[in-house]
Amino acid sequence: MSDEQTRLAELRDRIDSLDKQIMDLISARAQCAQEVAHVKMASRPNEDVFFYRPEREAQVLRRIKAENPGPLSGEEMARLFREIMSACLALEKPMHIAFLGPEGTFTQAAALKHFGHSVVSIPLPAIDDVFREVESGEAHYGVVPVENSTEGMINHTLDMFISSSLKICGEVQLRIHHHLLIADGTDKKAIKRIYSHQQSFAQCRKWLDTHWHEVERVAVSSNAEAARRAASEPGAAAIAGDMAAELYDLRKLAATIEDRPDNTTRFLIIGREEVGPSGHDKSSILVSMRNKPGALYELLEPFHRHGLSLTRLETRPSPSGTWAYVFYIDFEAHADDPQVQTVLQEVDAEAVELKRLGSYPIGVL
Ligand SMILES: O=C(O)C(=O)C[C@]1(C(=O)O)C=C[C@@H](O)C=C1
Repeated sequence: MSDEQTRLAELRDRIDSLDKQIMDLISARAQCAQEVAHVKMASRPNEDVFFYRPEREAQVLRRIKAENPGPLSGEEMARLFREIMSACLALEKPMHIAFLGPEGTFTQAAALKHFGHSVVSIPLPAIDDVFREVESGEAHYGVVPVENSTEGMINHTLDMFISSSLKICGEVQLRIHHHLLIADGTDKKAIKRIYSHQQSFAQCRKWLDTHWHEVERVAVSSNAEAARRAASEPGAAAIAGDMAAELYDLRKLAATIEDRPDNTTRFLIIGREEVGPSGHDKSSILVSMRNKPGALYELLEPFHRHGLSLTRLETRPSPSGTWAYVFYIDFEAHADDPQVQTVLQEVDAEAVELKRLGSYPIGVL
């Protein structure tokens, strides 16, 4: 054996022995999670048991990132633990996660980033369907897009909260990279039509105007649907992401074509229960105020006075005559925080209606 071969054999022996230790430790961790499930069930025999604990998961992932010794990055290490926890949770109870489908959408990528891969994922055709599936108990949680850094709010999601009883249990952000995709047999010069979701067209507008201004753009219901068409229709291309490209076996004619390199979409996790404090949380509320001078000032002033940081303020038209304006507000704090309770009491006193949409951990991954 050469020196190199001897050294490689030694290192590989060490890796084998470390793998065995990692496997034993992961198994011990999984047994602990099973015991946690028994404790949860014993303490709530006749009630809904909430196996998934978003606040605990956020704490675990934050600790992993903070204590990670390297050389792997904190993000990479947290991703590995994300999958370990996902598998442990599936032992306790397999989670059914509804998302805005079909298979291959960015929402599915966001769902897997947030929950890990050990979940049963349920693709649904519309945002309303995701809400309904969770409300009816068919799915434990749902994932819907709420905001894109280039294109702004997804108003349909915001409006759903006006009538829904669901709570926001979490958030996850995803960097969105779009590609121009074609089937293997498609010739670049033969492209007559580009399919995509209208949001994706908007996120790649400048690039398309520069490179493909003469080609017809056809908006369809999702990027995954665009990819499906590009895979089967001669002369068609699609703008979609990696998951859709893989699913439909398409090749990238041009990669990362979004106009803004920081193009990011924020998704919400919706569920039926409230989430406890994780130590680094956000809360969302919907407020309707009377249409009078100074209404917005009155609404925001208590947040300022109590030092609560607002991260979002959106105005939506009222669905009925009784609500003149509906404000959707995100702020950094948990509803259990006594200061938040004071602020919300003050807001409630001035508002026509105040709806608490939930407190949840600020996205970790
Ligand atoms: O701590 C719990 O409540 C657990 O169920 C354990 C565990 C984990 O694997 O760490 C698993 C699922 C929960 O979502 C949170 C954490």
